[in-house]
Amino acid sequence: MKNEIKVLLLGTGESGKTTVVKQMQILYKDGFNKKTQILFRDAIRNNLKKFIELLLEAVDRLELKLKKSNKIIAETFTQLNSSSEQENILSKKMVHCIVTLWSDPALKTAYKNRFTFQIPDNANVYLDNTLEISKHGYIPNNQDILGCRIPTTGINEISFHVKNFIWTIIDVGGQRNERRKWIHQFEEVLLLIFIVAINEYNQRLFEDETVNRLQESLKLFTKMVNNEYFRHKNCILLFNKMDLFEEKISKYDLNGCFPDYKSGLDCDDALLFITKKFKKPSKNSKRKIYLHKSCATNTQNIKSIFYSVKEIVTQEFINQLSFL
Ligand SMILES: Nc1nc2c(ncn2[C@@H]2O[C@H](COP(=O)(O)OP(=O)(O)OP(=O)(O)O)[C@@H](O)[C@H]2O)c(=O)[nH]1
Ligand SMILES: [Mg+2]
Repeated sequence: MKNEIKVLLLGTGESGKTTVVKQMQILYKDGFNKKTQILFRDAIRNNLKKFIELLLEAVDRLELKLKKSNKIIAETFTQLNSSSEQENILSKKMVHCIVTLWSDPALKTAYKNRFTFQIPDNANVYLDNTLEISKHGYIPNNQDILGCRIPTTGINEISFHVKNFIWTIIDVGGQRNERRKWIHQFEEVLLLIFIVAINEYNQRLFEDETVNRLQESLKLFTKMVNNEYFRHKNCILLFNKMDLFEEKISKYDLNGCFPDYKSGLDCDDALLFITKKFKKPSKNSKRKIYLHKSCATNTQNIKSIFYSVKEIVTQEFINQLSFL
């Protein structure tokens, strides 16, 4: 008997799939080795420059005004950023530019309006810690790594033992051009976990800025949940980025994404509405869709969700065997 349980993570780009896999690495393997830490350290440092570049572009687009004294700093930043400054190393001059620009009210206003352009939601956490990150001996901790985004291309797998089972979790790239690779993974999957970043209801797709992110996610879920490979299988639906959703929902109306939503800035009503939208597309009324709300960057939260997923899946595995 082969005791392998295959789980496939699906969802649009930036929904949190790889973050869940990183949590598995922390919870069920031995965390991140030195090589991985260095890879993320470099990504985090490069991201700092990228974030300032994106914010300066947004300042221009939104017609915001930098402080007079910071105009020259912005020019220096742009020069350094486009020059042959060694990648992955932040020079003193560069750090000064990043820290000064990030404290400029125009960049802060641009960041508040980040739903109008493409920048990760947690860019502020890294920008606030520029001095620490630029230090010679800086090694990112688990939380730094969980928060750092590197879009997935291709397919990644992680396998680990829990009791008598080998779990293999398959992580795919969620952006549109990655999705044609998904089909090769569908066979032998016992469980589909579909991840939705529900805070993205007022954001546009990275790949196509005319498309609302949550609408895209709902469309993709509808397609996957009725796919011939999965339509008879139970499925876990993760409403992820709950922390960001709770923060946002009191300020931005869900009505902008779903015009038939009329309950205003209420977290519970909005959540219930989104839940109904996602429960509706499944054409098989017998199969179960288990819904969990998650914050994938929170290790304890993912640990407890995985605990209940384990119960469901192990039972399904046993049921399947009894049919053999
Ligand atoms: N605040 C917060 N950030 C999250 C949460 N889940 C994921 N993130 C962040 O969201 C970003 C995107 O997460 P990823 O795990 O890379 O998303 P993905 O689904 O693998 O994206 P692709 O590889 O492009 O398909 C990362 O910076 C994560 O740290 C969450 O629940 N809360
Ligand atoms: Mg990924």
